[in-house]
Parts: sequence; structure tokens; C-alpha cells
Amino acid sequence: MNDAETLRCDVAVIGAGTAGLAAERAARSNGASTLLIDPAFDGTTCATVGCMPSKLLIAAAKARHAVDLADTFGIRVGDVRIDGTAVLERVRHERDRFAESTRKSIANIPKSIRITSKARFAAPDRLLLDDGRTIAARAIVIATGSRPVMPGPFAALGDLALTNENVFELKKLPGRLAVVGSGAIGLELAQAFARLGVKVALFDKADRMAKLRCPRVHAALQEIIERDVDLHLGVEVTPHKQGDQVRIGWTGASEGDALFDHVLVAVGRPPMLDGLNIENAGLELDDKGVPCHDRATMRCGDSSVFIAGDVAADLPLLHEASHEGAIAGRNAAAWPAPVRIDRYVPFSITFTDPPVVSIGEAEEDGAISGTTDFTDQGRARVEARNEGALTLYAAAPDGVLIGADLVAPAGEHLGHLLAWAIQQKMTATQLLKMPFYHPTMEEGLKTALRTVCGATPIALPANHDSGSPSGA
Ligand SMILES: Cc1cc2nc3c(=O)[nH]c(=O)nc-3n(C[C@H](O)[C@H](O)[C@H](O)COP(=O)(O)OP(=O)(O)OC[C@H]3O[C@@H](n4cnc5c(N)ncnc54)[C@H](O)[C@@H]3O)c2cc1C
Ligand SMILES: NC(=O)c1ccc[n+]([C@@H]2O[C@H](COP(=O)([O-])OP(=O)(O)OC[C@H]3O[C@@H](n4cnc5c(N)ncnc54)[C@H](O)[C@@H]3O)[C@@H](O)[C@H]2O)c1
Repeated sequence: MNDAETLRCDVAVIGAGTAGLAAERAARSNGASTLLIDPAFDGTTCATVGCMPSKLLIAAAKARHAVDLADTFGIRVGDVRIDGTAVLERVRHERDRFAESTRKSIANIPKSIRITSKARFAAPDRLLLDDGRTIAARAIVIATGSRPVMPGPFAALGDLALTNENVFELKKLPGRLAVVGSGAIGLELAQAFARLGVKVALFDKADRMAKLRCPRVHAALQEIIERDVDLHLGVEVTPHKQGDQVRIGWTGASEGDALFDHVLVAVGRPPMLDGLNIENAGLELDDKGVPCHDRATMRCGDSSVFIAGDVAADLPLLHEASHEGAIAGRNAAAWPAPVRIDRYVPFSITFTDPPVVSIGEAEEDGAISGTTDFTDQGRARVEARNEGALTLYAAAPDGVLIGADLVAPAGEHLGHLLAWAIQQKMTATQLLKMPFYHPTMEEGLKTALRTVCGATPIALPANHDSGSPSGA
């Protein structure tokens, strides 16, 4: 198969993260010979510095919040002490378990397929490895992920500036933490650290958090976040090192300055194209430098190069990375015959408490909206979790659901129901013909669905009660 310097395969995959692993699996199971290249094979961003450690920290914050909530029910808890060292040790311990289990599954890939190195393009069908070898491949999948941005003034702070890559390595909880960026990472971690007793200030240059589209839902989120966090939207921040602390000054919609023990920089994760010599791949690039590609095949132009995961800079989410990997791997194996694969409805959950969810479209010609206010929703009130709002979007004239924005208790579950209904192109009327158990958070959907029907000539389902049980 090989001469001394050149390895040959049908499909070479650059990057062994979630997308690359899925691409290699799909290519191999479709009969291609494969090579998977990664400098570390250390167990994916998701398991090591992404989804899993962040959700572990959030789980600790949830336990702390449950103690606070107990009082509402007449359950008096004595003095609460947060052992920050133990909190962070559990995060790392469980995180390491997830990463180890991912590494074990990577180790099951035949050794001859795993190439421990960095790869860069020499030509559209040829890669150079750091160890001097070359790979000649019929098709290549780029799955190199993304990396955190660290603007210069923050980089100058040295160890005081954190990103998702080292924040979970803290040995103790900081006293005061500045979080810059109120996207998914900033929001999740700002609220979690605050609920663990850290004094947190959250800054964003934009005036919308988590790219939420509906102003009503955004207002509800703002009220929720401000209960735990000192929030400053629409500001420019300037950091300076002061002794072993950081002084953050901010101007814009509000002005001030304050001292922090650390600053968490969460201002986005651009695609990881550094060092790939992408110019040698002969691809058309968009204005972010990302190869232009077809979402149904993940093929870049009419080349034999495919792209998947965060590096595609489309929907940098885990389920999309794994789906795009499968699409790219399948198509790379089938190259040049394209296999067009349907994509999921866009769906993101930010795991704040309550969670923030955005699905599908927000506005379309003739869009109708329906809303629910969770501040007085029955089951939410029973649980003392009555906060948040939901906006559903539907297309006229028949009320086909096209999208939703929400921040609501049980939001991750409501979000799944809605995403599945929206992907199936169901109408508000069809959803209302299905059972809603009482008393549940799901009954909150009924209110929004009925408003969608009420806003149009769409009929409420015949022979179904149009009233509400107590508290729904
Ligand atoms: C803090 C945080 C929390 C998150 N939480 C969630 C969540 O709750 N839910 C969710 O859906 N998503 C979440 N995400 C997003 C999710 O983690 C990513 O979308 C996903 O991990 C991307 O997978 P990937 O395969 O594209 O990239 P990665 O897993 O980063 O894999 C890229 C691989 O490419 C390798 N590589 C890079 N350059 C080269 C090269 N030149 N040669 C060879 N190999 C190379 C790297 O070593 C790496 O192994 C979170 C992200 C972060 C940062
Ligand atoms: N639950 C989840 O699914 C989850 C959780 C965490 C991360 N992620 C993924 O990771 C990606 C990266 O997350 P992220 O939060 O870093 O990025 P992001 O793009 O979601 O948010 C970045 C935020 O930083 C702000 N910002 C940019 N430059 C700034 C500056 N100089 N000063 C102040 N604010 C600034 C932006 O306005 C934006 O609100 C997300 O896009 C998401 O796909 C997903």
C-alpha cells in the first residue's frame, strides 16, 4: 500500500473530534480505506473542555440552587458551605471519566488508521504530516474544530485571563469573576459560578444575550440572569492587570470599573483553520476564510474535499458536528457521486437555569406568533420555578410551526418537543389535537399554540375543550 514516504487511502480525515470520528466511521462503514489524523487523540473538545465539564459545573450550581429554593417550601436548611475545591475536583473527576471513555473508543479504531500528527494541505488530494510523511487521498475531510478567541488586551493578562480550555482547571473558586461574552459559554458559566457563591459580572458589547431573537423572551432572560449576576450589555470593556488582579473598565450603555480575581473570556470560537495551508486545497473561501460548502453533502465546491463540525462555522453544536461528520464521511466514501442528506432544524439549548432555547426560523413573510408567560403557569408555580417566556412562530395561512424562542422551566424538554414538531412541519392545530397531561410544563405550550390559532383564521381542533384546567 505504501512507499517509504507516502501513505495512501480513499478518505483522510483531519481531526479526531466528534465530527472527525463520525466522518471516519461513516467512510469506513461505507467501504472506504481511511486514515484519521490528530496530534493528540485526547478525547474530543466536548468531553475535555466543552459540553461535559461545563454541564458538570452547572450540575453543582443546580444542587446549590435547590438548597436555596428549599426555603420556599418551608424546608429550613442550616448553614450552607460551598467547598469550592471539592466542587471543582468532582467536575474534573467526572470529566476525566468521560474523556477516558472517549479515548478508549478511539483506541478501538485500528492502529494503522490512527496517525498521530498535524496535517496540512500540499494539494487538494495530498496532505503533509509534521513528521515529514505525505498522505495521498481520493477524498479529504476537514474536521479541525474551533478555538477560543483571546483578544490582545486579555492575552496580556497572562494566567488571570481564562477560557474554556483552562477554567475547569481552577483549584479553587475565585472570589470575583468577570465574564466577557454573553453567548452560550459566558451565560452558562457566569450563572453557574454565581450560584456557587462567586461574585460574577457579565459583560457583552451586544445588547442581546445568546443571540435571542424575541425581545419578550430576551427581557425574561435578562430578569433571570440579573438575579445572580451583575449584567452589563452594550458595553466595551478594557482590562488591565493590577497586582495579581484584573481591573475591568467598561463604557457604553453603562460605565464603571471593578477588580476581579480572574476574567473568563468567552467572546466566540472561530473555526480552526490555522496551519492547514488551506490555500493549497484550491477551494473557494467565504469571508471568514471557511471553505464554501453544500450543507446537504458537506462537499466544498466541486472538489474532493469535505468539511464537518465547528470548522464549518455553521451551527457549532455537538449534534451538528456528529451529523455533519456522518454526512461528510458518507459523501467522501461515495465521491464523486453525491449523497444528499436532510439536515436537522436549527436547534440550540443554552443550559442556564431555566434553559434558553432557539429553534428554526423567527420571522418569515406572514409569520404569526403565539406566546406563553411562565410566571403564572400552573406546574411551574407548583415547583416554585415560575419564570420565563416562550414565543412560537408559525407560517400563515395554515399555522405550520417554523420556530421558537424560549427561556422556561423544563426548557430543554419543551425545546425537543417543539424541534421535533417543527422539523415534521406540524401545524399548531395538529399539536393541539394531541394529549397534554395535567399539570405539566407542557401545558404551557398549549397557551402559545392557541394564540397562534387565535391570530389567524386557523381553526382550533374541533371537539376539543378550549378552556384550561386550573393552573394550566
Ligand atoms: C465550553 C463549551 C461548552 C459546550 N457545550 C455544548 C453543549 O452543551 N451542547 C452542544 O451541543 N455543544 C456544546 N459545545 C460545542 C461542542 O463542544 C462542539 O460543537 C463540538 O465539540 C465540535 O466538535 P468538532 O469535532 O468540530 O471539534 P473538536 O472536538 O474540537 O475536534 C477537532 C480536532 O481537530 C484536531 N486538529 C486541529 N487541527 C488539526 C490539524 N492541523 N491536523 C490534525 N488534527 C487537527 C484537534 O486536535 C481536535 O482533536 C460546547 C463547547 C464549549 C467550548
Ligand atoms: N449549550 C451549548 O450548546 C453550548 C454551550 C457552550 C458553547 N457552545 C458553543 O460554543 C460556541 C462558542 O461559544 P461562545 O459563548 O464563546 O461564543 P458565542 O459566539 O456564542 O458568543 C460570544 C459573545 O461574545 C460577545 N463578544 C464578542 N466580542 C466581544 C468583546 N470584545 N467584548 C464583549 N463581548 C464580546 C458577542 O457579542 C457574543 O454575545 C457557541 O457558538 C456554541 O455553539 C454551545
